[in-house]
Amino acid sequence: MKIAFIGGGNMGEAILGALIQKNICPPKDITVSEIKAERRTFLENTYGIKTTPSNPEAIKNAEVVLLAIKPQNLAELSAGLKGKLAETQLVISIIAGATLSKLSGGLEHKAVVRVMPNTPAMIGMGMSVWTALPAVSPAQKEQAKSILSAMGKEIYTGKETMLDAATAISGSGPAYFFLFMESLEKAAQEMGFTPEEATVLVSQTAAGSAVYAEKSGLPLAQLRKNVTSPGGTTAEAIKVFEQAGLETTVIKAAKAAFDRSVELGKG
Ligand SMILES: NC(=O)C1=CN([C@@H]2O[C@H](COP(=O)(O)OP(=O)(O)OC[C@H]3O[C@@H](n4cnc5c(N)ncnc54)[C@H](O)[C@@H]3O)[C@@H](O)[C@H]2O)C=CC1
Ligand SMILES: O=C(O)[C@@H]1CCC=N1
Repeated sequence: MKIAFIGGGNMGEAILGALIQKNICPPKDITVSEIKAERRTFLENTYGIKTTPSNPEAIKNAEVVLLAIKPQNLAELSAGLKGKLAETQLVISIIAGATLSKLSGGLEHKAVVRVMPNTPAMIGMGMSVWTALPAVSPAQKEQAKSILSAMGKEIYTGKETMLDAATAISGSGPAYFFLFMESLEKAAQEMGFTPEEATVLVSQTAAGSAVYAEKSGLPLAQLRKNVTSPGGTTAEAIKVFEQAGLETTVIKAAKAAFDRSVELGKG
């Protein structure tokens, strides 16, 4: 599969790294268009791929064109690529808030897939939710699925509004967990652990809890109850979280992210 990346930043690098590592695509079939010269040099030296500063150059001969630039650069990118894509080329966009209609209209192209990935894709533990325009063929959907599977798990949805929901849960979600972990690290340090020790304690507890939750197959509430001895320490902490309205706050925060995603989609 010949693939062109437009934008070789954090996410672009995570995806191309996963494609190479999982043998979905050899480095020789990957071209990255990137405006920053130092990023081009870095990507060439690290992954052995081709790079170019020109978007029209990058998409030549590509079966898949993956858009991994920031939302504010989309108008400029669309203007440069408008009408230049062949009907058979599949466009996959990971740009937050860029709707199928905005992408399709801006590029004058019908075969478009829209994805909301997340940053754990950097280590093959990503979560992607995606949707496609009707012009995307079953074979192209398989291509999209194989690219996204290289980064972790993927879920297809026929409803584009679910992309806003996915943005609020899995797209932004890693930041919520990091925020919670930062707070727990601060608590650990206040209790006398060194910063290094606090990081190990919190990271191992977070990773262990996530993997245990998945592997045990038990409901989260049951797993929580198993830790919470009656009259014990956990119960005291959970009482404080409940009094502070943790659940309401988390739902409110996710809804704020959802609303912002909808708003970005209209802009
Ligand atoms: N970071 C995250 O958690 C997530 C990000 N996204 C989306 O992924 C996209 C990329 O995000 P990052 O990789 O974090 O951004 P980034 O800023 O690291 O990478 C974007 C790259 O595109 C390059 N670029 C800008 N304009 C260009 C153009 N016209 N032609 C070629 N290259 C150009 C920039 O020099 C930069 O290296 C964004 O649209 C974001 O909404 C989606 C899900 C999660
Ligand atoms: O914060 C953002 O807008 C992007 C979308 C999901 C994660 N980062």
